[in-house]
Amino acid sequence: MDASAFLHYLTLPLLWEGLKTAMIIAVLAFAAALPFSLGMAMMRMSHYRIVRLLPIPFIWVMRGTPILLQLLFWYNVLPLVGLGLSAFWTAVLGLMLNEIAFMSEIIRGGLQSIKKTQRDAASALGLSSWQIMHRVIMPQAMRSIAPAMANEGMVIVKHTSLASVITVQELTLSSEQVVSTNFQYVEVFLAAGVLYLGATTLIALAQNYLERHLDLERRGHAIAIAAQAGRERGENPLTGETAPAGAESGGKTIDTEAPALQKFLNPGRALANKDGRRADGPRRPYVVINKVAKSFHGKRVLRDVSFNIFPGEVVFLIGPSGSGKTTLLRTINRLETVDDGEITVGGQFVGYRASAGRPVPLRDAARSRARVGVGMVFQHFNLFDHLTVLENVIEAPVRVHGTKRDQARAEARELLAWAGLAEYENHYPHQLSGGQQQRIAIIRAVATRPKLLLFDEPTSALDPELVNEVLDLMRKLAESGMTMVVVSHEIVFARDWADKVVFMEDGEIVQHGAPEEVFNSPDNPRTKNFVHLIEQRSEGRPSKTQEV
Ligand SMILES: Nc1ncnc2c1ncn2[C@@H]1O[C@H](COP(=O)(O)OP(=O)(O)OP(=O)(O)O)[C@@H](O)[C@H]1O
Repeated sequence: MDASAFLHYLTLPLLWEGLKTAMIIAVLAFAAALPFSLGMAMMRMSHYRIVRLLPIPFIWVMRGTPILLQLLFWYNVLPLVGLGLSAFWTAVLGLMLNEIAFMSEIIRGGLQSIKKTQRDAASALGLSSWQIMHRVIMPQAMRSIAPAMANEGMVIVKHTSLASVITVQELTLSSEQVVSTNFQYVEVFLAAGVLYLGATTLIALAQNYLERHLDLERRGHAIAIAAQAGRERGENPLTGETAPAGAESGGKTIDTEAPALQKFLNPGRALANKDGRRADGPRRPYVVINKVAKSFHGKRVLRDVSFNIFPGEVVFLIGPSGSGKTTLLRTINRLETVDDGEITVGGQFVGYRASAGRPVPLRDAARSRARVGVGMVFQHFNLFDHLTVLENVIEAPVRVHGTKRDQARAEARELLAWAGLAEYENHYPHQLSGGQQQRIAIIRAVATRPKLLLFDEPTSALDPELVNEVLDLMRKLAESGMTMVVVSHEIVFARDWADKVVFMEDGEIVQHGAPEEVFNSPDNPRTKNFVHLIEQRSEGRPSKTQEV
């Protein structure tokens, strides 16, 4: 090989012009394909079957036929239907259509890889469908979408070489023209190859940067190092601030009963006073569950369930696995719809509108959920993995309730300090223990100032030694007067703090009443057996007389 000829062709303006054309085609085709790919991915995930099926023939044909053939097809057919595009624009169109088919499937796969529980948590916080997509699902899906999309970027650059068959003056055609005059195949094609390699290497570097940016492990590691340095200096190294007054390190719970906390923690008490719970006169229920029925795929899961919850009450739902406790809880904030019956919270439907007094489901229940003030805590915490603790806590106050970011951050810090979690505000969920994650999930729900808090087995995913720190926080909420519905078998906690225990079996309420009634003298043999079982399992849990 002639090295000086190679260097000559490597700097030949004709080849660089060809590369420039190739890159412009690639960038235009990629950028134009992106929004269509996103739209097609959404269609493929639609609730409506017809919408889901509609893009399939297009994807099938585009993925199943050679791109060369497609370019020739568009180049020859478009003029026949009156769309006489230039060769350049035909190449952009052809590559774009081909990429939409591949990229839409990549995006769909990425979006579907995000667990439904993330959507549930966001929805329970009151985020709208659009906010859930762009604040929760998309940023997390990007971690798997970004590398595959970078690959597609490289593929599209290489595919521009096929545009030479429709006479686009890009790099491959330019090299062929040079070769046809001097026959220096090796030097010319090697120079063209190096130019292509340079372009795709730039994309690989961009991919590398993006992946590093999206790598939570790496970000978490940086935070851990900074936090350690800060601890040594006795300050919060990321914000540069000293720890909030009264906050202790080591994650211990702090009893800072600052007046500012009362706005979060005594809604039940306020409701109770308003509704006369502690005053003389009749009590008015805050949550009314009336003849609720629910089936999944023809199987009855809830049958004619009715009971009331009064302001400031703590209600425990217990019962064997599959008895419908979680489903009932999820119908209260309309994460599940009911088939029959109705539920009101504070006299309002949640996720339904009243039509002639009857509830009609709203398409987007989020606003209604936020307006009525129903918060929820999940078994598996469901913190947003891509957000720090502080970002998790302020997400709903800022996005749903319109709180100014600075105010939301200040309030979140107060709550975190109250729960003894101040030093973790910049950590990511994966850097925390299960108990810490669950306490943050509780704080995240409390930050929206809920009037009713739902807990779905909040301690059952935790190691035994982490259960108490979560129960301790729940105890404080119960003491503050928060109205709470708790699905849990923490029987010691229930004995001490529940106002009412509801025992469910096979979708029905078998027995309900004060904890001592249900636990001490269960009149139903099934309740008796069940209580006996969970009592055995709960041995060793502390009671309220024991400090946690
Ligand atoms: N989305 C769903 N689709 C189909 N079936 C469901 C769905 N959700 C719950 N079920 C079924 O409904 C029944 C009640 O489930 P649910 O989770 O409410 O019970 P549970 O009492 O909370 O049980 P566990 O204590 O095991 O969580 C179960 O048979 C379950 O398989």
